[in-house]
Amino acid sequence: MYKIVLIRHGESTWNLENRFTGWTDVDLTPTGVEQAKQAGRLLKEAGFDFDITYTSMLKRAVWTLWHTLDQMDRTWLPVVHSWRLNERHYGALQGLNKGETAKKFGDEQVLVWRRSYDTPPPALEASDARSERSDLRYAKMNPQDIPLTECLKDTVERVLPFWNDSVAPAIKLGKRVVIAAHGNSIRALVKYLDGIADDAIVGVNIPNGIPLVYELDENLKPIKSYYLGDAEAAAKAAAAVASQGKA
Ligand SMILES: O=C(O)[C@@H](CO)OP(=O)(O)O
Repeated sequence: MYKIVLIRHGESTWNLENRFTGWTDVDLTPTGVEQAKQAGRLLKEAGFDFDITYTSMLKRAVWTLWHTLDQMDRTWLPVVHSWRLNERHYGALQGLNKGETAKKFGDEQVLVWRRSYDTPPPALEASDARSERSDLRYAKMNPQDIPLTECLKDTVERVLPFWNDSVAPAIKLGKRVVIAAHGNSIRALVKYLDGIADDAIVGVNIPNGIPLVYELDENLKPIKSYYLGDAEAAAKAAAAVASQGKA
C-alpha cells in the first residue's frame, strides 16, 4: 500500500479578495501561511514523512510546500516544479471578483465557468497584459502551449502526463510523495484517481491548506482517501469554497 498527500495552497490574497486567480502569481495571506504551517504540524504528528515533493510554478503553492516542510524539518527535500500542476487558467476572468461576476452574469453561469468539466471561461487575448506568454518562468514552453483559458478537462489533460511520467513512477519506486498544488489541479487529480464522472466533479471542492491523504493499492488505485485532522472542519471549508461564486 502506498500513501500520498495532496495539499491545496493556504489562503491567498486573491482568495481573501474573492478574485478569480488562475495563473496569476499571488502571495499567501498570513492566514494562508498559518494554514500551511498547521498542515506541516498535522503531518508530523500523524507520522508522515516524504522523500520527494512536487509543486507548481506559482508562489502560493511553493510557499505552502515550504512552510509545511519547515514544520517537519524537511526543507532540504528535493522539490520538483511543474507548470502542469499550476491552477487551471481562468482566462479573461483572472482578476475579476467572483461575487461581482455572479451579479453581472448570474450564479448559474459562474458555476458553469468555475466547476463544469468542459466549458472554459472566455479566453484572454494573447496580447492582454494579464497573459503569461511573456513570463520568463515559462520561457522553456512553446508559447502556444501557455493557455489563454482552460476548462477542467484541459487541466486534466495537462496534469495527467505529469502524474504518469513523474509522480506515479516515483510512488512505485517506493518514494513517499507530497504534492502542493491548487484547487483545480487537485480536482483534476482527484477526478482521475477516484474515477469521478464528468458531471459529478461539479460538486467537488478542495479546501485551502488541509492535507488530503490517498492510500493507493499496488496499481495506484485508491483504497481510501481522507482529510487529515478535523473532518467536519474540512467539509465546512470545502462548502465555503463552493459558495465563493455566488452573488
Ligand atoms: O480563482 C481560482 O483560481 C480558483 C482557486 O482559487 O478558484 P475557483 O475555486 O473559483 O475555481
